[in-house]
Amino acid sequence: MAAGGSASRRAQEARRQERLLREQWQAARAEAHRWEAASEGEQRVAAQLLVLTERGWRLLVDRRWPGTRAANVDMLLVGPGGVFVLDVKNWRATPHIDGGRLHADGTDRDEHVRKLLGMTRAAEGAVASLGMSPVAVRPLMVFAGRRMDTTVGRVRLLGEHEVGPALLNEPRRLRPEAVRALGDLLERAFPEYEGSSVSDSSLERPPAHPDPADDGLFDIEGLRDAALEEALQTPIEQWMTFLHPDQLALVRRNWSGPARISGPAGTGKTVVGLHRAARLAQRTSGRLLYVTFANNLPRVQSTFLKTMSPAIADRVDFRSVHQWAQEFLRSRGVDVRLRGDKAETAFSLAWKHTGRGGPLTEIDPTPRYWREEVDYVIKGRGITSFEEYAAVRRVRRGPALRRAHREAVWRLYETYEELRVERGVHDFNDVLSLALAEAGKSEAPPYAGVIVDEVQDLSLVGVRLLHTLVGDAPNGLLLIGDGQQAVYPGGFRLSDAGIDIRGDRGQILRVNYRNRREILEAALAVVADESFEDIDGLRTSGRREVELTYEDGRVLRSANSTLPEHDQALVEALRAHSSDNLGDAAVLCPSNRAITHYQRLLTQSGIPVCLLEHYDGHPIQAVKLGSYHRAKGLEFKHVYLPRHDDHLTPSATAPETASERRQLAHSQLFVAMTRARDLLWLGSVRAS
Ligand SMILES: Nc1ncnc2c1ncn2[C@@H]1O[C@H](COP(=O)(O)OP(=O)(O)OP(=O)(O)O)[C@@H](O)[C@H]1O
Repeated sequence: MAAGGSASRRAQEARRQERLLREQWQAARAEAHRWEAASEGEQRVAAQLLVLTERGWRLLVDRRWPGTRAANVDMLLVGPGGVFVLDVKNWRATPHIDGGRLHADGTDRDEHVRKLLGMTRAAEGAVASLGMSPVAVRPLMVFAGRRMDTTVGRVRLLGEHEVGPALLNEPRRLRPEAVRALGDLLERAFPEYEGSSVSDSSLERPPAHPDPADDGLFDIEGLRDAALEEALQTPIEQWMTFLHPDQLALVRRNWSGPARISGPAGTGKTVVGLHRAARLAQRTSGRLLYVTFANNLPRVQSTFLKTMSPAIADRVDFRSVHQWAQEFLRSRGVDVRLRGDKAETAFSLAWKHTGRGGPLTEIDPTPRYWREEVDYVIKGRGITSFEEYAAVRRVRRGPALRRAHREAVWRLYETYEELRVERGVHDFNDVLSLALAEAGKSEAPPYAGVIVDEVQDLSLVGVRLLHTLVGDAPNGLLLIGDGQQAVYPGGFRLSDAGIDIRGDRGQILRVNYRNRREILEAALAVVADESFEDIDGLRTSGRREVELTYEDGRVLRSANSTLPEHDQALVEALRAHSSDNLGDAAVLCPSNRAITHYQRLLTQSGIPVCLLEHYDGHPIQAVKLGSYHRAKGLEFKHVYLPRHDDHLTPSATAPETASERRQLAHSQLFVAMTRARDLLWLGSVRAS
């Protein structure tokens, strides 16, 4: 689409919006004049909100606060942007925030914030019966005669000029039927206040003859821009607002110590994690840490939280575990020299000196397998003595190792360590071990809570480190994950980390909200024969019981006899997308080499590409491209897996480790397949 065409359409739309808003504003001003008890400033605020009622919002004014004798709630507002509890202030003194508290005229006025939070809690309780997340109810304090936009805790403070545009600018969360249902519910829960000067019937019809002279004080431009943005918003983010009763219960629950949420792919574990983070941030004044293993996921999750709960988003640190550990070590003045390439060279040399040609090659001749043994079994678990290694149960590692083999691994490990230290570099495991040692020495940063997503990908040392930050404090540590989606070798049990998840602190979600039936069936078929051990030590069958939300879906299999034919089929399938929905597609690959290949192919074919490592969760009209590992935790409407079966048959040179490798490759493919919501394209090349 040509840029000029879109600019002129936008200008036309802007003019249309402006005309419409002017009419609506004049009607609203005339209407607000009828609120005799309200001051001029309050009337202006009311008029702004009345404009919203012309745009699908429902306004309830001067309501009784349930559970109190005489207290009232100024306004409740329900619309496409969510549910808001409003307190309108007409203060002579300028409000300001000092030390995290509301002040005006040199006095502490924080009791007004507390009162508004109390009303908000009452509204949260009321809407929970419709499955609405508590974090989707938001408190607003609006100041007549002021210009401001700030926050104090979870309360947003807006001036009278800012309130209309701010609300119109909210991302769409509620469909009209939800607005209606919530409005009706709140109307019943917060009955009309006796003695109110405003009756609801007066809010429904604009007067016949608005006074055109009244629009002088109104920021029509601000509202118009917000209305335009509203029209360009992404589709309704349903999960940011409504939760399944099982999810809602987990968001609201109080746990007396560490807790864990598990469940198959797509069952809303991350959704619960994000809602819980927002809720904890609302209820405490401390910071929260939300950690994953992958580097790109924190960026995406942070974007989601900002959209969902902007007022508290800056109190949640989204980090990958290694990123966090490095920042922490730097803040403590510990020198970290993470050099993956040099560590890799040290390992290659160690293999050359002590591995190659030795007893380990009988089991697997590839150094990669033994690098994984050192990384995931020895260093990942923080093992520092041979006795410990000799006795360790090698979770999810295939062949049993006799003592002679373990001794050979240990020699390899020691040689690697010597060469690494000689070079003065650290590997990824060292970063976590250093951070764990440092966190144990002195007080770690004070977090009110730590949420770990995709916990099955972390090492034992990583989990110990995060546990150290909050210990067994109530609502302190929440581990979210699914052992079936483990994409790295090895593993551990929570008991190895000294974490005890008792009784109701271990919860399972079972309703899949993401994948359409055909897609999930195809994905489950890949892992059906592979039972897996989860971090609680329990073994579960590969074909799990899952309740589905969406039927149908499409799985397209494209079998080709040559690679060029296969690639052509992929390009054609992607070209069938219109430029508007290209951003819904992702091409996922099992290796970096394949990513380079497909990046070149798509670019040469004129298809815009966004690498997953640059994706931050904001909509972008380009096909996402990245590895299966980087796609973890994400989802796309259309997923394309070129040459998806290339890696499923491990090479015949290492039969002893073949089954472990096959299982890992299956888990990785399963993760990639379950990223698809509506369409899954499976490409393969089979020479006939
Ligand atoms: N309450 C809900 N209402 C509507 N959609 C939902 C709800 N909860 C989750 N979803 C949808 O399901 C998708 C999957 O949720 P989420 O990513 O939290 O699952 P998950 O269990 O963490 O998945 P995985 O383990 O596969 O990464 C969400 O992105 C959203 O599209």
